[in-house]
Amino acid sequence: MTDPLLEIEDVRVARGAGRPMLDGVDLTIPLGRHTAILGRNGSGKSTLVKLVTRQLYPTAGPDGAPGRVRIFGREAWDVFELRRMLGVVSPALQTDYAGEDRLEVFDAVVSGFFAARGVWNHAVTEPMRRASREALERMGAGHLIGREMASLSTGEARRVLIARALTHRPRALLLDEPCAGLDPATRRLFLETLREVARDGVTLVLVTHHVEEILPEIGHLVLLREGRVLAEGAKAELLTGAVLSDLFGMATTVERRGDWSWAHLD
Ligand SMILES: Nc1ncnc2c1ncn2[C@@H]1O[C@H](COP(=O)(O)OP(=O)(O)OP(=O)(O)O)[C@@H](O)[C@H]1O
Repeated sequence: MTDPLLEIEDVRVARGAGRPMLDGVDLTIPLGRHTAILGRNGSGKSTLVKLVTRQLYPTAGPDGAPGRVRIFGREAWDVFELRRMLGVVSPALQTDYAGEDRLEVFDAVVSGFFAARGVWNHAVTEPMRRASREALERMGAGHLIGREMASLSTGEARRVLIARALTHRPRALLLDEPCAGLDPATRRLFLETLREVARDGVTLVLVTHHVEEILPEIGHLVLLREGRVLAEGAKAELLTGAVLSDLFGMATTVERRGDWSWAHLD
């Protein structure tokens, strides 16, 4: 049997004296289950992402147990090895690249093979170049080859960074607020591209606070509130006014149009 993409067992992450950023979180995401992690600002979504990217580690609780985080069945990972199996695109990554005025788009994507920011004396092979071109085309960003990263719009840079994460053909892609800063039309086009990635067999884990970004391919939701899992389960059961009112702490109604949903505050 394939190991789950992610297994989090009774995890707590705490800094300082305030409420823990995550508290007693249990969560399993099997490979192949496209999942959205939904929650308000400060609910712990980015903390969860940082646990996966190994930027944060669980903190021991009052009883001394820090909990466990397993990715593809393993607790210990070499970060570079992990990135080949699980592509991650976060706002922090995009901010890093926004200042790169000497880094050309194709080099940025190829450098994903070396977990580097650019290509210097790395041995770039023809298969790497081909994979990078294909990943850029797949994200509708082939026309950006030749441009500097710093010259790209938010939406263009997002596509390039996802292409960079896809060059290794990872089994899963973790996207933290992938639509932040996109206008409504760009967002919809971008989401349609992500739908194709999901249909190609890459497991998507989408972190968001916007119900309308939950792709039709995503059938499973994890709702985070104040550092805890409020609910987890099938999208059809959790995308209701009652559940979302509880999640957002405000009366909310859900509108469905085809396979997409919207949340409106009453
Ligand atoms: N380094 C830190 N020290 C103390 N508290 C922190 C630290 N980083 C985050 N927090 C707190 O942990 C909680 C969860 O933060 P997190 O960034 O994970 O939320 P989020 O759901 O990603 O929010 P947003 O949607 O605004 O990005 C927040 O209350 C935040 O203030």
